[in-house]
Formats: sequence, C-alpha cells, structure tokens
Amino acid sequence: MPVTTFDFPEKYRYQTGFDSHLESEAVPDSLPIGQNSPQKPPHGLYAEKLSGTSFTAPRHDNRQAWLYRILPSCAHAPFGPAITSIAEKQENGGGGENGVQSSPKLHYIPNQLRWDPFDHDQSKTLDFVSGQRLVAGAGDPTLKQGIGIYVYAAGKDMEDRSAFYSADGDLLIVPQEGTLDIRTEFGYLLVRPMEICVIPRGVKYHVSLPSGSARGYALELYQGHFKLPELGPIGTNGLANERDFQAPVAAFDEDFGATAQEGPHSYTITVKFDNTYFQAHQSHTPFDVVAWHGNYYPVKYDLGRFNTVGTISYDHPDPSIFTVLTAPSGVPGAAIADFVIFPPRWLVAEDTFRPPYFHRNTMSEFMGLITGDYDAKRAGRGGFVPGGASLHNTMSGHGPDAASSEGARNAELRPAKVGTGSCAFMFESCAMVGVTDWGLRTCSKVQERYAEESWGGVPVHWKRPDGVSKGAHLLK
Ligand SMILES: O=C(O)Cc1cc(O)ccc1O
Ligand SMILES: [Fe+2]
Repeated sequence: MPVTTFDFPEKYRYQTGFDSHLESEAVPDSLPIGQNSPQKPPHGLYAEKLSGTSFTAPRHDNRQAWLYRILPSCAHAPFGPAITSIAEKQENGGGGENGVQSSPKLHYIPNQLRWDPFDHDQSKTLDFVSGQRLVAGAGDPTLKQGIGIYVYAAGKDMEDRSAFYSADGDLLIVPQEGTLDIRTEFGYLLVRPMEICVIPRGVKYHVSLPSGSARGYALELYQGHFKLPELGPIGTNGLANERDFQAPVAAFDEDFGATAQEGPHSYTITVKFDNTYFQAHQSHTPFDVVAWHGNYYPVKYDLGRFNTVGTISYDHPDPSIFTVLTAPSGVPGAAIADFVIFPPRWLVAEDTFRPPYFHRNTMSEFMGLITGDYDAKRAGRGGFVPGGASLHNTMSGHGPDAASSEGARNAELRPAKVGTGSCAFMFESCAMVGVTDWGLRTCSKVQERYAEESWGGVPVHWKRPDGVSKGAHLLK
C-alpha cells in the first residue's frame, strides 16, 4: 500500500467552542448522517467511540466523541513495560514493573517553597513526554482522584511514527518557552507560550518542536474534566469566553496494509497508565481519523483573550476572578484544580492594600510564571522568575514580600497598570499537594532561603493606642 500524507493547507485552521458538540471531516461525507453506527460507515471507515465520562454521566457532564477511522485502535500488539515508571524516570529508584503501582513518593511539607527556573534540555535528548518531570501531586490515578503537577523541558521532537496517550487523566499544558506542534487524533494544534491546551485522557498525540526546544508546565487531572467557571453576577460574558477556545479540524494520514497487522511501518504507542509507561507496536498509523464528532476533543486557548475583571471601588478581590478553567472536586465550589492567570490589568482600588493580601488558604497554591514578573514578589535572580515556580501548601502563610508590602503601604494610589508584558498563573487545588523527590532534591532548584528572604524583614508597625510599646527591642 502506498504511504501518502494528505496535504492540508488548513492544518492549523480551527473550529471554536468549549465543551461544544463539534464535528469535522477531512474528506466530505465521512460522517454518517443521522446515526453513529451504520452497518457500514461511509468510505469503508470504522466507527469508534471515545468515552471521556461514563455513559450515564449527567448530560451537562457527559463527554463523548465518535471517531471515523481507517483502522480501529484495538489493533495493536500487546503493551509491555516501556521507559519505566515515573519514579524511575525521575531517578528516584522506585520500582515500576509491568502493572505494579509505581507513583513516586510524595512529601507533604508545610514550608513555603520556591524554585529557580527549571533547566532546559541542553542535551537535546528529551522529547515532550520523556522531558516531563512530576514536581508535585495529590491522589491516585487508579482511583481517578487528584492531580499531577509537571514541568517539562524538551530538546527534540518525539520520534517519527510514535504517539503517546495518558490513561491517567486530561493534561493541561502551559508552555513557557518554545512552540508545541501537537498532532492529535482529532487534528493539529499549534500551541505557543501565552496559549494553553488541554489534551483529554486517552487522546493520542505526537509533539514536535518548531522552535527546537520547549519548556513549560502541565497539570494532569486524574478526575473529571475542566469546565469554564460559573460567571454568577458577572453575567453572560467575561473571563474566558467559549468562542475563544479552538479545536482541531480532522486530519489524517494513510499508512496501513491490507489488514491491521500487515502495514509497511511500525508505530510505537506509549501510554502512561497509573504513572507507569507501557509501549505497544502497531503497523498502521494512529493518526487515521478521517472524521469525528462529539464534545470530547483537545482544545487550545490564547490567554491574551482573557477578559479580566476586578474591583472598581476598594479592596483586593480573591483571585478566583482570574479563573480560566476549573475542575470540580465534587464538593460544591471546591476545585480539585483551578487554572488561574494574573494578566496585565488596571488597579484602581482606593484606600486599599493592592498586592495579594497576606494569606493562609485551605486550598494549595502552585504558581508558575510564563513571562515578565509578578507583583508582590521579587523579580530577577533568586526571585520569582519565568520558568520557576512556588508552592504555598494548605494553610502555609504567604503574601507579598517585605519590600513589596512596604512599597504598597506607602504607594500613592493612582490608577496603575500592573503586569504589563507579564503573566503568572496558579494551579490551585483543594487537595494537600505533595512534592516529589525530584521536585525537592533532584532538580536542585529549591530556593533554600525563600521564606526567610521574603518575610524575615517584615517590619512591625504596631502602635499601642496608649503609646507604650512592649516590643522586644525596648525590653533589652
Ligand atoms: O498567593 C498568591 O500570590 C496568589 C493570590 C493572589 C491574589 O491576588 C490573592 C490571593 C492569592 O492567594
Ligand atoms: Fe495565595
């Protein structure tokens, strides 16, 4: 059989909508009309359903897609152990045998943590999958509960004729440097810094790097799916609008033999399954979906389109007003993962301490910086820097550092634009977040004096109304 690649000039043309029911066909009349499973689907295609929720999930949660493809996904040789487990990949020495639970050990610690920028892949030996490192997480993918927080650094494309999928969850990718050219079963997504994308659980993809290297952050959702936050009194528009989410259009290759196992080339399919990597081979391309429809599909979003709202009177609103996407935990109002951004915005609040307030939170806050700097944190070397991160875990006190706090107390409160040319983000979770050995030690990026340098110098301003100070300095 000849190997051809259809040349799709519209490779990066998208259709729009978040959790919409979309459909796309790369060849006209490939989608059956009025039914999903005709006796013989059009053009000799196979119909295959991809279920992102149980069949019986309530309508507003239900996520399913129908794929019309040249060969069904089941036609592959058995999976065997691949690179090993996440634990081994991270040089933790953890065991990762075929089928053995091998999530890395997580350290739950109350200290505030901040990381210098994570290393690039200078060696050019890591691709988007092998270049991922689990920094922190909570829960367990086998129970479909919790999250994994990753950083990635890649210096090469994934191998030709390879694809990856995660059975563990949906992956929210936040590129910090370098463009990701993501070929998915549903079509292509080009994702650049200041854009994000979500690849749903089970969707196969291949990542190449047009810019040669890439670095960024990712959050894997072991439970449920991201939604747009409720808008409440904000009304019908605002924050991230549905129409700004972009989904691929169908695109496919033809590379197969007369039967599923007689193709001319071998494709490697890698799956992350309970944080353990398995590989299987098949002799037909996994990117053979000619048409699809449904509401379970990968999507990208340009953070520059976020419609930021804030106070126009006084006080510092909670950062929940900056929520781009939220993944419910099951407890009303408590997210297992919120994705929150801090975009450029005007601050106009009167008689207000304008930076993020001093804070202890039952939710844990993992922050990263895509570009620029974050108000209330020291920028530059040793500070909160693009490509670095911080974690303020459940009930761990944090807030503006001493210099920012003093500056804000004394600032003249004119309207001021903050965050120009910058974007920080937060993965906020109702779970207590544990840190991996890699995150605590192996990466060697933890700033040992973060808390001391940030808050050790916070001055006492307390004045007793009676004018008598009992400060220790007076007792000496
Ligand atoms: O800790 C942080 O920097 C995140 C944050 C920002 C904000 O504006 C208010 C509260 C909060 O936790
Ligand atoms: Fe906070």
